[in-house]
Amino acid sequence: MLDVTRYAVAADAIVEAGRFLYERGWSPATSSNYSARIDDQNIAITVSGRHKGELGAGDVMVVGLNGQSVQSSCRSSAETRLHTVLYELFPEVGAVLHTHSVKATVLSRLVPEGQPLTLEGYELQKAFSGVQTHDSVLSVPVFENTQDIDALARETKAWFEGHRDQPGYLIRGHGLYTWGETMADCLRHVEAFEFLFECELETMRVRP
Ligand SMILES: CSCCC(=O)C(=O)COP(=O)(O)O
Ligand SMILES: [Zn+2]
Repeated sequence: MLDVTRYAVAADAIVEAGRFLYERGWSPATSSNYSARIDDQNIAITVSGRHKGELGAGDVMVVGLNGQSVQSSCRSSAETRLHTVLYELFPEVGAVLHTHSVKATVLSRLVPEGQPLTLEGYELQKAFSGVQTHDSVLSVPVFENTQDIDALARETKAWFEGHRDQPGYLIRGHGLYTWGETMADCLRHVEAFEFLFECELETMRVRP
């Protein structure tokens, strides 16, 4: 039985996250999708195609971890399976955010195929849960973009089964996925990634 209060808390967190991310320009033109865990079987997730700066309760729906809608005739995000694999893999994850910022998009196109984006030596890496020092290496995988979301979901699942301690990934020319135990953790991760992406792009500009 779905707990309505837990759904309402999750939906509120998603609506608030949408305002924050849209205002910063990280979720333009109806792009992006957000989710929050309700319980061990269900998540709240954005309805496909909605404006992320103007979300209301009707723009958030429930899906099971199998990706199937629960009591809604709306279509959940086209990228729902990219969210559910993360909740399946990581029971401690409480929120997943996917954004489409200019910096994530541009940087993802500059990383050579088959290589990760390597972030190291930045004090701000400590904004990621579990990171204690700038003297650490964060290897962010870059997956090739595709319209076959089920295939990408299988690919990301296989990758993160073997690389469990990572806070996010990029999809080339598309955007960022990041997650956290709470929505606040997850939002902090988006901000940290955006700061680090800007640093990387600025470094490439001054030291090509
Ligand atoms: C207009 S952006 C193209 C789709 C996309 O990448 C995205 O993040 C939004 O898809 P959704 O189905 O969740 O609205
Ligand atoms: Zn997207």
